[in-house]
Amino acid sequence: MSETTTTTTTSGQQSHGQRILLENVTKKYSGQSGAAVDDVTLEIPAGEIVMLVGPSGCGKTTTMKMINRLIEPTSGRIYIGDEDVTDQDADDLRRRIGYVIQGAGLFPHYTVAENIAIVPRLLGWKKDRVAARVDELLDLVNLDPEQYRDRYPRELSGGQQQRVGVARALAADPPVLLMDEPFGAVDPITRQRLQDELLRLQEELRKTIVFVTHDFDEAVKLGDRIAILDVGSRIVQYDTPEAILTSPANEFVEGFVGHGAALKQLTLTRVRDVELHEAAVAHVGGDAAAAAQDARAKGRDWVIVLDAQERPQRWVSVRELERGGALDRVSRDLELETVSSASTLNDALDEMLTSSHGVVVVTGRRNVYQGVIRVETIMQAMQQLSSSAADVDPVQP
Ligand SMILES: Nc1ncnc2c1ncn2[C@@H]1O[C@H](COP(=O)(O)OP(=O)(O)OP(=O)(O)O)[C@@H](O)[C@H]1O
Repeated sequence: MSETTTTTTTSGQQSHGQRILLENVTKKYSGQSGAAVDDVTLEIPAGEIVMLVGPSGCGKTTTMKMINRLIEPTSGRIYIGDEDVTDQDADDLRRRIGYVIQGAGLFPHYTVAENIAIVPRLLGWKKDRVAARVDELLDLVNLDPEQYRDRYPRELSGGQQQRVGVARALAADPPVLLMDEPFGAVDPITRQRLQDELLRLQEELRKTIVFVTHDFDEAVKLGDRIAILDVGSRIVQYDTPEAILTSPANEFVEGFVGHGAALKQLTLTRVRDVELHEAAVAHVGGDAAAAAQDARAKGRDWVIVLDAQERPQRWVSVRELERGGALDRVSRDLELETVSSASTLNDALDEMLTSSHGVVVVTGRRNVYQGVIRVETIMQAMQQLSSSAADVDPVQP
C-alpha cells in the first residue's frame, strides 16, 4: 500500500483503489450483551464505491471505523490489497486511508490550505510539493485556490467545508476512502451537487470508497454496490443497486427500497445516458435581435444566455429580446438551476418540477453548457425502466 501512496505526484499521476477484505470481523463493546458487529465477512472490490445502509445502531459506523482502526476489532482480520492491516501501526495506517465525516471535521484554527496539508506534512513532504498539491486538490473539488486557500473554515459554506473535507482526505492520494455520512448535514441541493462531484471525481480517481449513509436514494445513486445491513452488521443483501431495486432479497430489504421503486430507478439513469436537446442560446454581449430570430426559427420562446466561458447565466424571453432587451447583463441568475452530466434523471426531474421552463439545463466540466433535457425524455426513460424491471422481476404483477 505504501507504494501507491508514495507515487502521488502533482503531475496528475493517481493511484487506483485497492481491494478491502473483512474476514470474520467481530466487535464487542464492553458492557454490551450482543456484538455490535457480528462475524462479518465482506469483500469490497478495488475501485468501487460500496454503500453501507441499515437501521440506526446496526453497526455501520463501527464496521467502517475498524477499517482504519479508529475502532479495534475484537476478532477477525482486515486486508487492504493483499496486506493484513489488523496488526499494523494504527497511526501509520490512518495516514494512508482518507477519511471524511459529516460536517467535514475541519480544524477551525487552520486555514483551508493548512487543513488539506495535514497528512502530506505528517508524511514529510517538502513545502513546495505540499503547496502544489493543495492547489491541485482545491481545483479538483471546484474551489478556486486563489480565493479559498487562505480562508478559515468558518468563512466557508457547509458545502464548501465538505469539499475541503474531501480534498483533505485525498491529500496523500490514498487508495481507500472512508466516508461516514459525509453529506448528511447539508441542504438537499448542496447534497445533490456534492454527490455529483464525488461521482465525477471517482471517474477520474477510481478509489475504493466505503460510504455509510442513512439515505437509500443516496446509496442507489452513488453505489456500485450496496450492502444492506441488519443488527450486528449482518449482511442481508450485498448487490448492485439495480439488483436490489428489482429483486430485493426479503421484506427487510423491501422496507428500504420502499414504495415508488419505479421512480427510484430514475436514480439509476444518468443525464449523460439520455439524449439532450438543443435550446436557443445567446452570449453575453451578443446581438439581441439575431438571438431572437434564431430562437424563433427553432420554435423557442426562451433563450439561455451564456457567458464567455459558455456557462449558463440566465433565461431571457424572446419577447424581451424583440422589445429591445439587451444581452449585456452578466450576473448569474440563481433561478437558473443546472444539472451535470453525472446527475441522475431523478435530480433532473426535481429541477424540472421547480423550473418554469419545462426543461432542465445540463452542464459538463467547468459548468460549460451542453444542452437541455425535456420532460418527455424523462417520461420515456421511466417507461423503459419499468418495462425492463418487469422483465427481470418475476414477482412483479
Ligand atoms: N463506544 C461504544 N461503546 C459501547 N457501545 C457502542 C459504542 N459505539 C457504538 N456502540 C453500540 O454499537 C452498536 C452499533 O453502533 P454504530 O455506531 O456502529 O451503529 P450505526 O449503524 O453506525 O448507527 P447510526 O446509523 O445510528 O449512526 C449500537 O448499538 C451502539 O449503541
